[in-house]
Amino acid sequence: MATRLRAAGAGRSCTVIGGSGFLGQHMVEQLLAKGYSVNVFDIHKRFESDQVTFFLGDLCDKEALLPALRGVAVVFHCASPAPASDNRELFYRVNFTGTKAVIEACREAGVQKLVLTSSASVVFEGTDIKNGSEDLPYAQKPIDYYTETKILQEKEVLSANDPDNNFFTTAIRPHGIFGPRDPQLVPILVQAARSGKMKFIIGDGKNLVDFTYVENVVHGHILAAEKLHKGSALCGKAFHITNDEPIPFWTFMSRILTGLDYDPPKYHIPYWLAYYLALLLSLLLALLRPLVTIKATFTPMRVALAGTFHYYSCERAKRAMGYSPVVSLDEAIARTVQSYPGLRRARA
Ligand SMILES: NC(=O)C1=CN([C@@H]2O[C@H](COP(=O)(O)OP(=O)(O)OC[C@H]3O[C@@H](n4cnc5c(N)ncnc54)[C@H](O)[C@@H]3O)[C@@H](O)[C@H]2O)C=CC1
Ligand SMILES: CC(C)CCC[C@@H](C)[C@H]1CC[C@H]2C3=C(CC[C@]12C)[C@@]1(C)CCC(=O)[C@@H](C)[C@@H]1CC3
Repeated sequence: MATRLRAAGAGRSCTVIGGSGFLGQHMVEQLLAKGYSVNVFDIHKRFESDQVTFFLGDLCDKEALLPALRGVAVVFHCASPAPASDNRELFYRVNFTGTKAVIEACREAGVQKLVLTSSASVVFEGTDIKNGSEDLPYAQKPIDYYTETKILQEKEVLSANDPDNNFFTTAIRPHGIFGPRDPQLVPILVQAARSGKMKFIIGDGKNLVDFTYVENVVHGHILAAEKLHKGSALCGKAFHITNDEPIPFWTFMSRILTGLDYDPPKYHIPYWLAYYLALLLSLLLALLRPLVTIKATFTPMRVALAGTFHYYSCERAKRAMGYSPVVSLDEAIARTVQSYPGLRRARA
């Protein structure tokens, strides 16, 4: 590994924590393409590559992290339990306690830069956000455990910024990441369509939302790593990274569905009715949990995301790091639909 690190040059050596995941794999691919030497630290190994050094372990274990961080200049921390896990203890352990271990391990290993994948949802409380800036306060009442712990995680990382000791941190807040190999947006949407649950548009269908193509998210992270240094505007700050093309939620869903030969939803259900039905269902499933575990398609969080405006300004990222999306929304949707032949509706 030391040879590879030297070959890439000290400044272009990195470790991607969560590198086996959807965003992580795209991050690894683009970092390699840019000449970085790349380590991956993850609790799972989900791909093979002779260009990457894998370290398998739990990020909550600082001692397990250290070998993967020694000698690298940049750490990208994009690990998290899946939002659908809905496991408060797991979210707290990995996203809060685990992130403190990541920070300690970075400091001990002499890592200079830590780029966290946070989430635009850290300011979302289920009510409309239109062109929200990073100055919005953290959600006082996060809608779910995932968001609750993403807030704690981001606060820990940004407050760890310590330029006097050459340790610089920043957080990237994407929203609605989609693209090839996404495990949670397109597959869940298609599953809902296949089970006949995608006949209704929640609300009037005019609510604008940010969906961000995965390659744009990676681009934002790498830009952040390259612009993060002593005295830069990124130190200790969070940045929205989006496609900069907010789109009606149900227009996006319909374009993915029709792109895969499924019928788009066409009837409307009032937002408040859908939300309270989802809330009632979530309470019922919580009562049944000791007996049976049932995953709801329409959770309160998903209904809130489907029925409200929530799009964010990425002006701060444009100014501080010269960010602009590298793949347009139209091109991104086309590439995504093309990448899922197995999810296409079987023709009769
Ligand atoms: N998917 C989305 O729409 C959005 C995702 N994000 C954030 O982006 C990041 C990546 O998300 P995805 O790629 O969608 O998730 P993912 O579930 O595909 O990948 C997460 C990776 O983290 C790893 N991981 C989880 N717990 C771990 C532990 N204890 N130790 C080591 N590795 C562990 C998993 O094995 C997985 O490979 C997450 O931090 C998520 O909060 C932010 C905004 C939107
Ligand atoms: C109503 C339908 C059943 C919705 C089907 C698609 C949903 C599964 C996705 C639509 C918006 C997505 C989204 C996320 C997860 C998958 C969706 C709900 C996140 C909650 C993932 C983690 C984050 O950090 C948030 C910013 C994402 C918001 C959008």
